[in-house]
Amino acid sequence: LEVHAQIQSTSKLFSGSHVRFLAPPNSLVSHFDASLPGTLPVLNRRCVEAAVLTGLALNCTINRKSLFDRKHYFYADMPAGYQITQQRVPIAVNGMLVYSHFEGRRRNQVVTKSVKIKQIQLEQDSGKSLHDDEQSQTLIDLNRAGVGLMELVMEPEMCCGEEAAAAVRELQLILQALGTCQANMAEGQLRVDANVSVHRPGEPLGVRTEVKNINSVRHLAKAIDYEIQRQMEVLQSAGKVLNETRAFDSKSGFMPEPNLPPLFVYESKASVPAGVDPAQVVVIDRLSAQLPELPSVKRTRLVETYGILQEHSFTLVNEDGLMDYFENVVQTTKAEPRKVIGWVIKELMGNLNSQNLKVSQSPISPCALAELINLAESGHISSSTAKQVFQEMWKAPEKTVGQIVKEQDLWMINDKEELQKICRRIVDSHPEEVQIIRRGNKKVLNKLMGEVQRETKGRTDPVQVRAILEKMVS
Ligand SMILES: Nc1ncnc2c1ncn2[C@@H]1O[C@H](COP(=O)(O)OP(=O)(O)OP(=O)(O)O)[C@@H](O)[C@H]1O
Ligand SMILES: [Mg+2]
Ligand SMILES: [Mg+2]
Repeated sequence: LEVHAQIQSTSKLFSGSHVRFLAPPNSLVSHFDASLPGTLPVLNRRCVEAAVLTGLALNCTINRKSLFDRKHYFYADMPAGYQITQQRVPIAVNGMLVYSHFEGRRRNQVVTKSVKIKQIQLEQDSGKSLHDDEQSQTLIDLNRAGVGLMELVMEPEMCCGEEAAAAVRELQLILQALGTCQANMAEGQLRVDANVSVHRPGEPLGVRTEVKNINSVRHLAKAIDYEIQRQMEVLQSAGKVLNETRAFDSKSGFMPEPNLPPLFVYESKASVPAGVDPAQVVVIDRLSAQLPELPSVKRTRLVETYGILQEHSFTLVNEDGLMDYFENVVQTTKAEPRKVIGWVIKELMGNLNSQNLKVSQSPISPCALAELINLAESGHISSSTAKQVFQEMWKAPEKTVGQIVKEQDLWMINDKEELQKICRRIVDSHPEEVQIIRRGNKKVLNKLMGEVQRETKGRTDPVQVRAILEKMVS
């Protein structure tokens, strides 16, 4: 994969123009972005820092000295006729992305893999061509021209669409955790090109084709699998796969960028040369200290701290805000984290998904859920009642748990005498069943228990009820 990640920065890579999604066309264009003669690039330190942070998080070697090149091609959305990029010596090299996907019949077996990252290079984004079919003309919006990109180039090591999708999903989470890219594929902040080839075991890689402009992780997986299938069919019918990257030979289209000096980054404050202000340069030490908790570390911590299943740790980290929600409930309730996770994954996510809501839009707050779980844990309401109350809370978030339980008379019947009375009534009205049980068929006891549950609307503790019934029929 080649991944173009738009750097989250308020200004562009080589100019002071602002970066904003959905601004009016050509409202964020400096003279440099439009390539007016005599304008020069000035490197944005924030973009360099973003690339270094990303490189560190992906276990790359950060090159202390990197260089910029011009890649020449001619297209209306690239007014200079070349893109400034890093071809020969990029800012970061030799990294690794660790990702996981699910296998098995129930898709709950976590398989962890990794893919090497050949390099991360800084480069400029191009403008956008907008085709106006009505007037049959093409209009150019240069707002995006010059926005900083990190191009991540992976080694050809993945072998199916699902792996590629999982790797990109993990990369998205990492970039978002770092704050170096918002990584929304639908908005074009993360653009993935897939290079696909097929070969027989033991033989060298086949000729690759490049699938560009894929705008979602799901489409990526589909496009790759489709292309694998297509190439196999071509080869099996004795055809040849053509290299279909139609851009002209990129290798010959480069020259060093004469207007930018080599880019230096420094190991620590002490290694910054005399006369250079450390605040004005990129210092790796300082950035390492800023690295946030990465998704894989978060997942391990969740599994170790709370004893939850690994697959659940993935859900908690994948859904924006869900981990905080879960930890919040755990801290407010007396219940075991393993109990809480069930509520969060099944009830909360189930309801959110069916209504297409985000975690932040949940009508039930972590506090309210904790209260509900506490009532169930302390035996004030039964667990089946608790699920019912959850749905009521969802519909009427203005009511407290206590109000709902009271209004609908859902408190657990814990009074021994009352329970005895109810059981007695059921036993007396089911003489045939009692006979069968007495003859040794204990299974029929479940029917009586069901009757008690029905009569009390699930407000009894099955263990207690069973004990009472067993005594009565014995
Ligand atoms: N035979 C192959 N089969 C599949 N993938 C390949 C093969 N050879 C190279 N690749 C992958 O293709 C990608 C090539 O990207 P790279 O940026 O190096 O060059 P490019 O595609 O020629 O240039 P551009 O950046 O202009 O698209 C890398 O991710 C590399 O791992
Ligand atoms: Mg490339
Ligand atoms: Mg390419």
